[in-house]
Amino acid sequence: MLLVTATDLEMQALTAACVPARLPEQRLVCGVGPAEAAFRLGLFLAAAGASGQLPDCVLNIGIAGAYLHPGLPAPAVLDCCLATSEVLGDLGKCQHGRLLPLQSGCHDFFPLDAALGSRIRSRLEEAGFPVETGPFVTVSCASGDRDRADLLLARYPDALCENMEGAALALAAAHFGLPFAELRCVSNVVDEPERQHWCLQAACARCGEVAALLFEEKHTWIP
Ligand SMILES: O=C(O)c1cccc(C(=O)CC[C@H]2O[C@@H](n3cnc4c(=O)[nH]cnc43)[C@H](O)[C@@H]2O)c1
Repeated sequence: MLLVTATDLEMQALTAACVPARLPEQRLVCGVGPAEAAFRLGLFLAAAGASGQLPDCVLNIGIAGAYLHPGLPAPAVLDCCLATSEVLGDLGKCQHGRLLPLQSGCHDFFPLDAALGSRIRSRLEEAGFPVETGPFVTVSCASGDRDRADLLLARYPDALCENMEGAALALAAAHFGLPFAELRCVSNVVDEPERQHWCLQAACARCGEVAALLFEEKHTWIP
């Protein structure tokens, strides 16, 4: 298994919370945003494949922003969410206050590996750790106000949370035929514009708790 985070902060939280020998040996900090994430994971997997060390799957753990659905329950800050699918959410055209797909089409939607996802979910639930499951959206431009969040929600009404790397990592993993799973702990509500109001440290620490549960014993849940 290859463990991927976007930032050093997230990776440090995972390594601090886990017994080092139990963490996957292959680890990558892919950088923030879809371009860096796809490029760095692609490069890593190409090099790993060339040296006969292609991992059997890729797991991304990190922080995310929760979408608020008017009148419906939504993930709260520090909740843990597991992706069922990923989409490059702002790839398309923005016109007349709507986010529209390109007429020519593009590879923007990625159903994630259901078997790997369900093993992760079972492992966490068996440890008494609640997980919310649903579609995630990856953006190049983080939603900083209600209008931007509404634009994305109008196109992805079932979306649980927003991040900046997941779909790009799913794309790169799919290119190498690898199952991909993504777990994110909520650091903020998406329309909170001020990053100083995000629960960054606490959400990273929650990512560490999740990783400690996943990598607690011999990884029997890993394919
Ligand atoms: O410097 C800023 O003003 C700033 C504003 C918004 C986001 C950032 C980041 O550096 C995001 C980094 C990281 O966090 C993930 N994340 C967490 N919450 C959200 C969100 O609400 N929307 C999008 N991404 C989010 C993301 O995956 C990045 O890796 C800086």
